[in-house]
Amino acid sequence: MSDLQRFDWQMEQERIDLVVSEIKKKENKLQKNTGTVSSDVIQLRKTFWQDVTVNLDEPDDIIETAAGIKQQAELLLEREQTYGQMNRQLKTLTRLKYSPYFGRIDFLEKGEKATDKVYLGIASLMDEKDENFLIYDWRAPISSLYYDFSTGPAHYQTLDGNIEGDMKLKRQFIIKEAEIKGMFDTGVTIGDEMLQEVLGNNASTQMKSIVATIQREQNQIIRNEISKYVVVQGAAGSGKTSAALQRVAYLLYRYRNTMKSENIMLFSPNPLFNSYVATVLPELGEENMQQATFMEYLNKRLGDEFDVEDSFDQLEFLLKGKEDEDYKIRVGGIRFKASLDFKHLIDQFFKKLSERGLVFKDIVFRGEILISKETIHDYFYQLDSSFSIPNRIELVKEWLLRELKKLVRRELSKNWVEEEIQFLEKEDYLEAYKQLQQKNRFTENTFDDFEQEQKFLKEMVVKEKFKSLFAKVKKLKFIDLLGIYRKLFGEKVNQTGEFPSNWSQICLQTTERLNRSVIAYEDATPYVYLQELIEGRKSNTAIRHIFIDEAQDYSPFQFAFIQRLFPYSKMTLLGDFNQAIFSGATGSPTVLKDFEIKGEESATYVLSKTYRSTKEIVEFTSSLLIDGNKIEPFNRSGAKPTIIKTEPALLIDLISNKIKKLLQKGYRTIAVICKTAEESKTAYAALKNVISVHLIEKGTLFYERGVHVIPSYLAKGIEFDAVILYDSSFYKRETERKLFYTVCTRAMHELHLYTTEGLSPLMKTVSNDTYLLEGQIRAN
Ligand SMILES: Nc1ncnc2c1ncn2[C@@H]1O[C@H](COP(=O)(O)OP(=O)(O)OP(=O)(O)O)[C@@H](O)[C@H]1O
Repeated sequence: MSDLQRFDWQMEQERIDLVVSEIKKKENKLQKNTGTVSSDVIQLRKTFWQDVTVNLDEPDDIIETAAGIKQQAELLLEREQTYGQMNRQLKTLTRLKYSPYFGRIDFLEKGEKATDKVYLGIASLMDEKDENFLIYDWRAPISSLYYDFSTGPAHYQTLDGNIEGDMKLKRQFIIKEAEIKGMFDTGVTIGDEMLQEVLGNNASTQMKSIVATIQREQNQIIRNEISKYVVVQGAAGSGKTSAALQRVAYLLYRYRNTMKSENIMLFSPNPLFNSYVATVLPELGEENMQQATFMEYLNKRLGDEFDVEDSFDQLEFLLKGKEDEDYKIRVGGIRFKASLDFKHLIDQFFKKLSERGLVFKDIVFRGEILISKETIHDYFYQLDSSFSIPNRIELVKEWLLRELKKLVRRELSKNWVEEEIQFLEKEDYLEAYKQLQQKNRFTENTFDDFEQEQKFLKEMVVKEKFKSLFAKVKKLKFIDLLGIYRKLFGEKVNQTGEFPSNWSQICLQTTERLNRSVIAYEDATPYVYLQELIEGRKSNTAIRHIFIDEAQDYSPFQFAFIQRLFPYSKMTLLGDFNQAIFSGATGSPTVLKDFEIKGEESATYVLSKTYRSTKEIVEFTSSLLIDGNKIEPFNRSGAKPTIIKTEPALLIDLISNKIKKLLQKGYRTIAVICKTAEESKTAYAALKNVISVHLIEKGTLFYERGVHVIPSYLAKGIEFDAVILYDSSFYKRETERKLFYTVCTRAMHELHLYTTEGLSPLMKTVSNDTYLLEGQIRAN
């Protein structure tokens, strides 16, 4: 280090000390205020009912009481929210105290004489007098200079326009416990040294924020404010998920007065992924957005009447199934049902339902048909056909509820009611007595009293029995949706549009499944879509921004459905066509490749630089792809991937020995990736006798550090220090290439492929100098 550098270092450390002392002051002040607000909350909760006057005598009193309660509840809510906000601020200050900032830029604005020194951190901090920024939030307009430019001419956008100037210095810091551990003056990209440091660390079971090292091309995605659709095609490990999460933080900052975390939703690939990304936003001082898998969303609408297959079950079938005639028909069906042609078919079918074709269910009570499906059908079709189907359904619902009320009265005189009364509990009688007393329906006449009581009990019994019927009608369960959906595959289709050549076989296979009340994954979205058309559910207007991660796994049909559900949302779609494991297995269209977002403002970004894996691993994995040479590795070196040929009998021993060595090297997350769930169970059962391992299944919500056995498709989006492929010879078919690529790209530092049947044929594209072959080991 030169004298000048040493001087600079010292000056910067002094500034940090100053900033930290300011943080401490603010922290103390805030702690005191938090204490006051906290006692306010406790006090308000304690005295809630003392502070409102409850008077229910007259209607006016009731209104006044309700207003009083509302006012009191609002006061409490406001205090609770302030408390929550202060707590978040305290946490942010604690983080700033540890590492106040990560970057500095010196910027001379055109026409100005003094150069501004801008220090960037995860949040802004003002000086004592609240006059100058000691730290700028990384999301502030001026901070974009840091991500977008090297020293020299630079500019940034503000609400008032473009600000031009000259960037005199760009400096990066690694600060831990308020001490500078590293300091670099950098060039165009955000310094290699800093990235080397970050990427060389061990993988974590939770994703980290990348604000200190966001790259220019990632920054474009994060700060895009104008496009309705932002589409990102990015190589494995190129930072798509990272960019998505920092973008959420950016939007929450940029629109802090109008957008809250509950207005943003992320569709994620599996429940495990939810917990993997859960810490990033809190680390940045923001609350997490809403998160769901698409399947969870569909399941809410499908209810529990059916046996619904999820995407993982479907993939298990595709990976394990023998490629016989049935398999081919199913694959054809999956492909067609993913397309917009199938959506078009449903739209045409739906139009015709306006005139005829809706199917209803009988309303049955105690084995007797109260209102037949034919009656409901006739009622529906005699309604004015200029009304939309959902509006007519609403009218049918109201009519049915009226009819049911009449039937309740009719039922009162039936014998079964008398019989049921005999079996009532003592409590029920008591309840009836109390209620009659309240209603003043008892007289002096004991005979009449008995009559009244009997009448009341009968009403009680019948209403109780009818309760579920009323509820079902309100939920529109009188529509036979399965029957209607099945018609799509039963009638001779004479619609326009492209149909697969084996459509009639697809129809037979689908009908057979529907007859068993099984809804396959490929039918789930079309089914719910048809349901939405018929029932006319309201679209979701609370969500203002949707993020779809692993977008390559969504079909054009699914995406069109999401657009319909969230018509006012902006959307960010992130994916990698090379990791399209679902469509890869069937040749189905995907939203990322086969869907054009038309007529809407959209921006497409391509990320070809990858950060997760070492250069050696990227060289190996990218040659698994037909056009993999566009992937550019970050220059971080490590060992070449190894391929270990062995006999099945030796597999477990070899793998457990390798794991022990990896653990000794200090790796903390190690994955043994298997192709299917079944193979994972077998591997887990054998390995657990030798070493400590965990099995990850589709319902797993969290994972800890350690060794995990995991099926291929659940490892999506996640990364590990070292990856072991349980048996790479199981990846044989061309349709499994993308899956093979996806699992290998999960490794950050080491990748080891075991094989019991020689090299996978998919490795024909891989040059043998990208890996080390570890000898032929024979069983004794
Ligand atoms: N600018 C960056 N600075 C530091 N680390 C980064 C940066 N961009 C990405 N990374 C790191 O690279 C790894 C991969 O990032 P991420 O998971 O976001 O990529 P991805 O494109 O979503 O990957 P995949 O599609 O393979 O799941 C993570 O460890 C992430 O922290």
